[in-house]
Amino acid sequence: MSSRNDDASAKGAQRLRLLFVDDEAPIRMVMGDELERIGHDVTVCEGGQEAIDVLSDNAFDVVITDLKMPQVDGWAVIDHINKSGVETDIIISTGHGDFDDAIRAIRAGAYDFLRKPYKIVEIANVLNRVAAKRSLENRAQALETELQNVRGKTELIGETEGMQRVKRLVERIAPTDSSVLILGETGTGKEVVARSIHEHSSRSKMPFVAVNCGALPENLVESELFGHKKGAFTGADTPRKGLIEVANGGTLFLDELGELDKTMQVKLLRFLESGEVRRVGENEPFTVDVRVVCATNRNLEDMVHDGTFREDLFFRVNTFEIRLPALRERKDDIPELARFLISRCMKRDSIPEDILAPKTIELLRAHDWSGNVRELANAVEHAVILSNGQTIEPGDLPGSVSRKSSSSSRPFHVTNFVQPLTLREIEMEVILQTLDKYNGDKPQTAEELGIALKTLYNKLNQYQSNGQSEAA
Ligand SMILES: Nc1ncnc2c1ncn2[C@@H]1O[C@H](COP(=O)(O)OP(=O)(O)OP(=O)(O)O)[C@@H](O)[C@H]1O
Repeated sequence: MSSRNDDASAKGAQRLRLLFVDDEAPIRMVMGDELERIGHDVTVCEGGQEAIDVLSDNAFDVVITDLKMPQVDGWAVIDHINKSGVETDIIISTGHGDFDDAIRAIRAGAYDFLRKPYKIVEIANVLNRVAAKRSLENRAQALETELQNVRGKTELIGETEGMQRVKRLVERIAPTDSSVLILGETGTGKEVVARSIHEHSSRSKMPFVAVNCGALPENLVESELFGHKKGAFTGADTPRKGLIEVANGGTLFLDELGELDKTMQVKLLRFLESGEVRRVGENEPFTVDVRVVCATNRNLEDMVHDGTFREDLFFRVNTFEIRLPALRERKDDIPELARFLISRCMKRDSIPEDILAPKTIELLRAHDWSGNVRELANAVEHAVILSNGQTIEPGDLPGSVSRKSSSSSRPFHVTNFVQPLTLREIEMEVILQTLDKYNGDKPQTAEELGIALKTLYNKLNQYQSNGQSEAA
């Protein structure tokens, strides 16, 4: 084995750690030099056994191996890499006419193959593709980590009987590939449950894609979900993958399913039954492997009776049904939930025992929480900012919580609040109080407020994500 390093030719992220394996000395010599010249770190081995030994102690981005070698051949190297589970891409080199071997190697997990005699430009092209793929994988991992930091770990908090039942169901349903329908009022944690199902399933390393059907612009729903080809409609300047395709291998969470119109219901049903996706403007469908979890706060059975929701789709999406209790039905969970939300907001693993004053807990328990856990999360975020990380006193809570009487019975007054509110907080107060008045019914709330239902969904989503990033 010989190892070569040439820092002068380093190309940053494009530089790969390569293991080159070939039993022919002239090829080893030329390729060792050439691969190094194009900017990679190269280690050269003359046979399969030597390569396996080197791989046991060193990490490589790519192994380029000849297949036919005396004693231990390239197949044994591929086998070793697959079994050891290292993240090394394999490129094999084959002789002329060994096309079947190339196919077999690709099936065994090789990234690509090169046919001897190959030109350095061919190998450079393959390596550039590997480098681009690796950099994308790194970016995806970095984004995932960043997202986890912003969103926090998915934890389903609650020990009351209702929540224990939900957790048991999640554990039982998660490993299956069945569709799940999650029901519950707004803010009860339907998305948290969907994420837990995904994280407890064998798809957990693949994407979890959440789509709020209520917030999608009507004319773009199909292209958002199924993608489109370039030029499919005005504004489609580039081809685009749909969210179903993005979720391939993972889980698609369709929130507010009841908001899909009848045309989209048909298209969704077709996809659920065939597993096939056809981008807008394209003729040929293709197959994807996606588990679908849906949620709604509407009564889909009533909608089926009214004729606004397809019965066949209803049966297709609710193989399993999980009903989430409203927060007011599980008030014993409030102290623990509040503590969890405070630590999430303060980005701390542990928080002082007395972070909530006894009077504050009393007020939290007394409130009606029409916006459920989302409303609680926002209330504690508000309180954490005002209390400056010290014990949260009743005066730190938003006025709608610290005032004892039911907010739905009184009109909204800015002067009811202990602290001055921002315009966004005032808007949210009005929305929450109106939701309260209509027991969480969003269509009625939107009507009373004189805004489109989609605008209401968008404002609630914005409220949640702003709250979290502000707190961060
Ligand atoms: N059991 C729970 N444990 C921890 N956090 C929770 C729980 N339930 C809800 N949350 C938090 O409450 C907020 C709202 O939850 P989520 O978005 O899942 O509600 P939802 O039912 O999907 O709402 P909507 O119907 O409006 O889409 C999020 O910040 C979430 O992290």
